[in-house]
Amino acid sequence: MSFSQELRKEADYIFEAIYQHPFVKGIAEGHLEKEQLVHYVKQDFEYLNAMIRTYALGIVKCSRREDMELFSTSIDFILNSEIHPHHNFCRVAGVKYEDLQGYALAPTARNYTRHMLNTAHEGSLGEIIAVVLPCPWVYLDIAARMLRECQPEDSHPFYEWISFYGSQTEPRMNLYLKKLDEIAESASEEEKARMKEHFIYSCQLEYMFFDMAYKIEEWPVQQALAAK
Ligand SMILES: Cc1ncc(CN)c(N)n1
Repeated sequence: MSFSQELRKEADYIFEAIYQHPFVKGIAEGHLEKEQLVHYVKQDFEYLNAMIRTYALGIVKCSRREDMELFSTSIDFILNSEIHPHHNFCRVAGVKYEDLQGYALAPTARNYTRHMLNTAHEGSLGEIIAVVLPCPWVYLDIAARMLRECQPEDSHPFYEWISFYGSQTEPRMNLYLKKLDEIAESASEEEKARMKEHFIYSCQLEYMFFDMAYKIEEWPVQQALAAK
């Protein structure tokens, strides 16, 4: 079994829990509250900004052009394609996308973005690939499963979200998997353990991110409004 297959197998219980999460079920069934969608998009917009920075730090650690290109196409994908699923959520919520940008991170989103950025600053190329992989892998996996199991019609409120992620072709992800396996072949046991740990944390944080949106998570202590 390849290193990437090993990681995926170890994280299978988290992938399954994510698919069963009520926010994800809400996407599949077409029922989510406006506030949940708004919170998700506000947080995800900032999360994807951090993702772009993480990919950029990945480029810094590459020595080969084709590896640089891989990170660069991921940045391009976020900037130019991944706005579509956000627009889908905004349309259903009846809000303007521009009004959901520039918000402070909620605890879970902050935790996830710091996890990625810390790894990108301190880790090796293999560790960076391991920390970013759950981001495309989880969405591709759950959306492809929704397409198979729910077969949504184009009248489904989240048809665009499901078909966007569910029909992503896998070549880019396969290139990341191939690169990770190549790195793992000559990596020390310690480095492989770090790669595994980053991957599992990111999978857990993918679950927590949906949970954050579902529960509209905020910082527990808020400043009291000044009395008039
Ligand atoms: C938190 C999160 N994880 C993954 C994805 C899909 N790239 C996303 N948009 N947001």
